[in-house]
Amino acid sequence: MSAISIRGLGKKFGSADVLRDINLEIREGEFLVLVGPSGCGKSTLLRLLAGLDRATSGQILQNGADISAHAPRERNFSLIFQNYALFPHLTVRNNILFGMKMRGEPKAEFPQRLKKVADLLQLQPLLDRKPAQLSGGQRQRVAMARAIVREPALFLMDEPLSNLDAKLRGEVRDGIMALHNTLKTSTVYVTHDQIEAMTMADRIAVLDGGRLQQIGTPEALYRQPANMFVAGFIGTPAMNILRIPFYDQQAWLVGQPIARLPDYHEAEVFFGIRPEHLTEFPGGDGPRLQCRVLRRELHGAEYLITLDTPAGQVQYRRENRGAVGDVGQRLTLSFSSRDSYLFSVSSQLNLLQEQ
Ligand SMILES: Nc1ncnc2c1ncn2[C@@H]1O[C@H](COP(=O)(O)OP(=O)(O)OP(=O)(O)O)[C@@H](O)[C@H]1O
Repeated sequence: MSAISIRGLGKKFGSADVLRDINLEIREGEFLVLVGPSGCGKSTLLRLLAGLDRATSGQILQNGADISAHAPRERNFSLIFQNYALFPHLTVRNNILFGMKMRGEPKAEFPQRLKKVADLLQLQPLLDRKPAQLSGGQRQRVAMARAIVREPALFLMDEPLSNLDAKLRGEVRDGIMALHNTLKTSTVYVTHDQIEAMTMADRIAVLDGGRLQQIGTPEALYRQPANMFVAGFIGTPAMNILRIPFYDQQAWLVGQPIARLPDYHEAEVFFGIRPEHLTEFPGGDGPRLQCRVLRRELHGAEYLITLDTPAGQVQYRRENRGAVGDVGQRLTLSFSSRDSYLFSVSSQLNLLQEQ
């Protein structure tokens, strides 16, 4: 069942196409993360969903009904922004109840609904404080409480963690996930941080240049990226991409055949391998790469090693155990052909994608 259906949605600002032909289903109860680089149109899509802006083309349906022309308050969606503006002169309690009072909801329900969200977000001890007497994380919890108390059909969150320091970000993120697991309210969560997307999402929608590039589970996007953009965007450190020759219907990495593609007709192809899929311990008869260490960075449990190869530079993720190659040292890396990717030079589409 689909809670919200986005059909052929487009948005222009003047002559600039900021969103083009977006088709997306937001399923009942799912946590959908919208991810993409700065300026790709994430916030614009969220604003269209919220009703703060009107689309130039296409429709938004809620349980089959067209809500494209509905004003924000007719939609019963709750928005949570990075700048959660709390009223400084009101207590936490009154900040949470403010919207319900404004909408003239039945007063008799206030205590019970307040108790429910305050328990859920552990705000009971803070209800009589003013926002200035709270930490950043506590303020964010109050903003969440205010959004939840109206029991919306959909949460729209625009980078709610981006103003918090690293430790707090982890805490609030865990809080949002715990809340989602309790409430199961459909959520669209916008971020430019692919790690946040990978750890939080039921499904991720990747946006670039105003177009939806791919939508799927984090695992599917990591394993089967539809194109080179998604391949480079999902996964840290990013997938290594090398431009290599293509002839005799085969891709060739330093003279070694990588894969046969009967229907590809270009002279070159992009070869992709993730840093974590390279190894110094050759097991089988997979392809090899002769490398020289250019740089190494210690990340605690592992090193990220940058290497020069005859086909270009690659990065390699190496466990911090035993002797690790020094700068200038030569290494032979190998990998399994199963872990390689090939992308068309002209369309950048994944040529090995399973159907
Ligand atoms: N009101 C507007 N008028 C004109 N152009 C706009 C307007 N709002 C957004 N844009 C442009 O639309 C594009 C998409 O903006 P949007 O804010 O949706 O991107 P974003 O993916 O959310 O970026 P970020 O991650 O930096 O917040 C940008 O190029 C932006 O300059």
